[in-house]
Amino acid sequence: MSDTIFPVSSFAELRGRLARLPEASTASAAAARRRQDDLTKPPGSLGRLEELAVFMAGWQGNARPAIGRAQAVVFAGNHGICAQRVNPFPQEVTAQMVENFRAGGAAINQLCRASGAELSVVALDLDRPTGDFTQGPAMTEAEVLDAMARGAAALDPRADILLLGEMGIGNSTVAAALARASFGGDGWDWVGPGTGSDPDGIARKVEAIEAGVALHAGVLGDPLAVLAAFGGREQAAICGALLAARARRVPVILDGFICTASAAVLHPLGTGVLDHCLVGHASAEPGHRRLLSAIEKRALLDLGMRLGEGSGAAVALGVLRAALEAHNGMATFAEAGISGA
Ligand SMILES: O=C(O)c1ccc[n+]([C@@H]2O[C@H](COP(=O)([O-])O)[C@@H](O)[C@H]2O)c1
Ligand SMILES: Cc1cc2nc[nH]c2cc1C
Repeated sequence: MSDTIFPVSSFAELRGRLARLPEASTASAAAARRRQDDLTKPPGSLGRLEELAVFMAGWQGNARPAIGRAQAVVFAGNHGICAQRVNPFPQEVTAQMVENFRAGGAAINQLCRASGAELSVVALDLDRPTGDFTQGPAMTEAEVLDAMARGAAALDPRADILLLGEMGIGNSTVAAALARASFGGDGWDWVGPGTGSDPDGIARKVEAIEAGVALHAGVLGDPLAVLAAFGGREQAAICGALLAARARRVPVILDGFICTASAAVLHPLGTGVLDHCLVGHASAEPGHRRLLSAIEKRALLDLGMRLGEGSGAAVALGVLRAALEAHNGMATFAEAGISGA
């Protein structure tokens, strides 16, 4: 079992490392489950908060899990697919928003402060957009591995939980293409307004996705090659970061449609590679629900948000903290002298 996954020099080497990933402790999860059943409440009455405490216990290998340090990372990238006019906002907004994150003026800055997460921002070669996937592969194997390694390097080794987010004008089309290539259906199943595309803009997204799928038909079924064909650097970095977290048994909170689609590329590898990941919220981007069912995950929150940046993950962190406060702070029936059923 490897403690570190990156750097790797080829997809073949990465595939080998992904075949053996650390698992949650079933003993700690079982001990946390027993504690939940002893706490002064009808069994099961805290619903998913109970499941969250048990999940955290398993990954932390501790029946009394805690979140000391929460890290949020926003990865930013630019995309050649913008040449197909799939984005209402101009591409320079990606770099401008990175400046806004650094200055503390974005939604994610406020939501991280509210939930007690430390924010890092990683801008990935914004002046060098990836290739237009209707014309050729978006990235080479080396570019994917480089972005993954930069994602992995962003993980703070002291973090008890990692929240992932992204910023990249045009990446709602990239995410829809990744979902289409990974889980089938047609382009219409996965597209939506993103930052506000009108019906013509949405139709251009579908056209671009179907052209890409026709061009890259040979890679469907090969998750890492799908990431190279359609993905962006921030999508690859999200994969790298969540794998680095897995190597350290650090649980992850994914954000909305784009972040989930980035991670979901790895799901068909079939090795439980996303078992340590929660999904913070169900985005209003329509493809998110289909995507969640494809990867067999249920989002924690459903607030009609469709921002990205890790915003839904940051709000969900508050729910996770509440779950652990209840788990660790409540009295048992015996401690409180309360009669059982
Ligand atoms: O992740 C989501 O649920 C989500 C839904 C809609 C929009 N976004 C954000 O909007 C940007 C992509 O939208 P677009 O229209 O430029 O493709 C990108 O910066 C994402 O963070 C994100
Ligand atoms: C202003 C703006 C902020 C964003 N945050 C994430 N994606 C975004 C897209 C735009 C356009």
